Amino acid sequence: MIIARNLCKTFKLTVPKEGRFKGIRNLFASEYREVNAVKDVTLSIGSGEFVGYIGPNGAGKSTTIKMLSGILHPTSGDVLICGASPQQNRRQVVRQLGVVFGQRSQLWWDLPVRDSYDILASMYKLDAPHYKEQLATLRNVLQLDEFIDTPVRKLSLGQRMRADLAAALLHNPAILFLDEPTIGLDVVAKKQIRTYLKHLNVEWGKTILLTTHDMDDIEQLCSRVIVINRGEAIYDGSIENLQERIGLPSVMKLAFRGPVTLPAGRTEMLPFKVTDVQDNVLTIECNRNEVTAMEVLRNVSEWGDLLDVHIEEPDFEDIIHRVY
Ligand SMILES: Nc1ncnc2c1ncn2[C@@H]1O[C@H](COP(=O)(O)OP(=O)(O)OP(=O)(O)O)[C@@H](O)[C@H]1O
Repeated sequence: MIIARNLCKTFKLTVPKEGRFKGIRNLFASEYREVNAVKDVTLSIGSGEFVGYIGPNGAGKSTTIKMLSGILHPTSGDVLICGASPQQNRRQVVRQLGVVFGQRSQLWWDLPVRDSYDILASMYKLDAPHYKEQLATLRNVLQLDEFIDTPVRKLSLGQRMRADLAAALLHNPAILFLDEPTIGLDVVAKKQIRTYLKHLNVEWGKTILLTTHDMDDIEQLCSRVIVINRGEAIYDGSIENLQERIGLPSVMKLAFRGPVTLPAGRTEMLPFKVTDVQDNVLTIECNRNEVTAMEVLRNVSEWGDLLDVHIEEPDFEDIIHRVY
């Protein structure tokens, strides 16, 4: 459904001139610096997938989305959306695509939300009954009624994001590109947006490519994640697989009723690492692919009167920090 082959984007930036008349001399600048924003990205996303596209600031996520949606032309490589190039068959592709940029609204700032939708509907040449039906569904699913007659500039960020999502869905596209749709939202609004996105994917079968810096978005929504760093796709697969490949240790805290006596000179032989002993609490690190919790408990129960066990698994955010 979404195919990108050897996608590259290089931006050419003029190197600013210093000294007298630099403003005028910059107009005729002949020195350039190149920024390789996206380097040889190849990906293929099937119908109904919900894919997270993540990476640190400046990694090339937005640039990729802009090329996939036809806003930018790749320097080299090509894109196919439902079999058509967004650069060459823009009209055809736009019908299949809904795009939301969390940092910028596609709605008219001073107009009531409903008026923006009317304009978009006429831009997409939607016929009246279809538009009416789709808007009624979106009003219901995204709970638009509380602000549909309010000018966009007066909406809260959470309401604005819902309004933008509805705008992207008016023409009922099969694919959604969402660039940071939860940016700046509080926990309640984030949860709400995630619920809507899940609904759009599971109930409506939308294919979704999501960029975000919020790893909870990814963990809760995406079955697959693509990691991009310095313009290059460095991982494409499931979250679980990524977790296994990075192999961050789990931390176990074991509380004893009295003092803990470590076996003298034998701790190096153990299948886990003792990192701390304090106030009858022993902290160990272990790789859960290599040793089970039961094996750990069997070993440490010989070292004192074991009272309680607490296991901290590495969270997705830790894993992603390690990847970056
Ligand atoms: N129009 C442009 N002109 C010049 N350089 C650009 C342009 N757009 C992006 N870049 C550069 O390309 C690189 C990738 O930027 P991009 O916006 O795609 O990153 P991103 O992964 O979306 O980052 P963020 O998470 O901060 O939004 C950056 O170095 C950025 O400065």
